[in-house]
Amino acid sequence: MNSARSWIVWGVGAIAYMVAILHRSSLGVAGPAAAERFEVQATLLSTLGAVQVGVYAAMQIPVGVLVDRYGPRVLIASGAAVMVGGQTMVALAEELPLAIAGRILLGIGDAATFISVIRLQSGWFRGPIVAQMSQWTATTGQLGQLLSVVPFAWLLHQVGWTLSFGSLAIVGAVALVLVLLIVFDAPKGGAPATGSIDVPVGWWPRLRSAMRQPGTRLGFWTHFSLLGSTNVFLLLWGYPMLVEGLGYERGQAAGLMAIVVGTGMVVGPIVGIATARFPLRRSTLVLAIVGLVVATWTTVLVWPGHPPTWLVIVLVVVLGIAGPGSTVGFDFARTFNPLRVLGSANGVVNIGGFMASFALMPAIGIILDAVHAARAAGGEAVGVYDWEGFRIALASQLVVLAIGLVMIVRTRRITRSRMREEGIEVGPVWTAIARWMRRRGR
Ligand SMILES: NCCCC[C@H](N)C(=O)NCC(=O)O
Repeated sequence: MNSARSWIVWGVGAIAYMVAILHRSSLGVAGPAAAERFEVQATLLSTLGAVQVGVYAAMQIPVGVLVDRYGPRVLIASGAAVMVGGQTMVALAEELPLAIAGRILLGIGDAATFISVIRLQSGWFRGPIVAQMSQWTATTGQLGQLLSVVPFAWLLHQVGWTLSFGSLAIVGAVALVLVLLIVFDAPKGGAPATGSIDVPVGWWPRLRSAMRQPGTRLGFWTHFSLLGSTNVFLLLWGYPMLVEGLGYERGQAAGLMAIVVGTGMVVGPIVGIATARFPLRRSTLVLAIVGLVVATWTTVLVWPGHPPTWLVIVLVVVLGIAGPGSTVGFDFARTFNPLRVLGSANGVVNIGGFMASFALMPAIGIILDAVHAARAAGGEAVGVYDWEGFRIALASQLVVLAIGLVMIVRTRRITRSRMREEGIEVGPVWTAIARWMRRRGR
């Protein structure tokens, strides 16, 4: 446990996740190229992004249950193999249906990766470091996002669709080989935390036990509230919003998207340390970040005319902070569930953000097309990706954020009352701050 080998095994798992994110986010910078290649409008283009995210969300329960049954190695390797197939199909697709089929496979493979790597951590690490590992995994994975925003976007521009997406398939195959060679569920002689240990307990009781736990539901709503906006921005609508809605150069837009990722990579470890140090204040941190996202999007959307660049930078920084905020959801799952149902609990949490993204991605496309059609009918000569269209379409995120906020407050109340029954009283945050200051003053 916590040995050099633990770090190597985890590192390869994290690389597999990084490559999964590279596959996932490649479409985000290829939006205009996809629209041109498949000759589709905003609504259909959003289908291409949403399909993968929807499949990802739908696969979380089965994958969570399978991780508890077969362990992370099998799931990470199978996921990587399925993604190689999916990306090859996308690379070769001349028509939308084949590209959609490829994105479905990418969604299935991707779905198996993150929660398996999170589960892998508990096989190789013990002690306080475990509380921070999910943030380290998420942070490493974000490199995949950076790779898609900078080198992949460049490659796509240079060599075109087939060769650039084909290269991603080759990168995926390399990751698969690494996983097969290096990733194992736990050190020899370590506790068999998956598989045979709970054969007598079926998948349904395991899943039900995870879902009944209010801490799992708090994790779900945390993930739901904080991942949706960041995913929608990074995976599909951020690039067209910046380039076509606000008139930034492609390179500038890539830079702004890289700020989202870079911020997440800096803030992730800080959030990890904070949640490990103050576990009883995790939900307060989550609520503060949700408030920040709501306030920032509202300001951007009501700003008269185009929002100024400083405000766009604030937006991308806040979206970067929201990513690590969503990862706190897995820490709720970890601390409120026994190890034998952790895969299922993580699966439940991970549905949240992807369900929100799945709802928002097509909703934004549909609203953009509807606004454009209405304005064209009124005689205005504007493009689909005009800022005024985006202003209305992106406001749909506020509905999702409002639902998330209400549900976090509700599930936190239930979780805390359950903790009170177990003798753990969580007082208001200001009393804790006052106590902490008194102690420091002494
Ligand atoms: N772009 C922000 C990503 C943050 C990681 C996130 N908390 C998460 O849930 N990741 C799951 C995944 O599969 O990426």
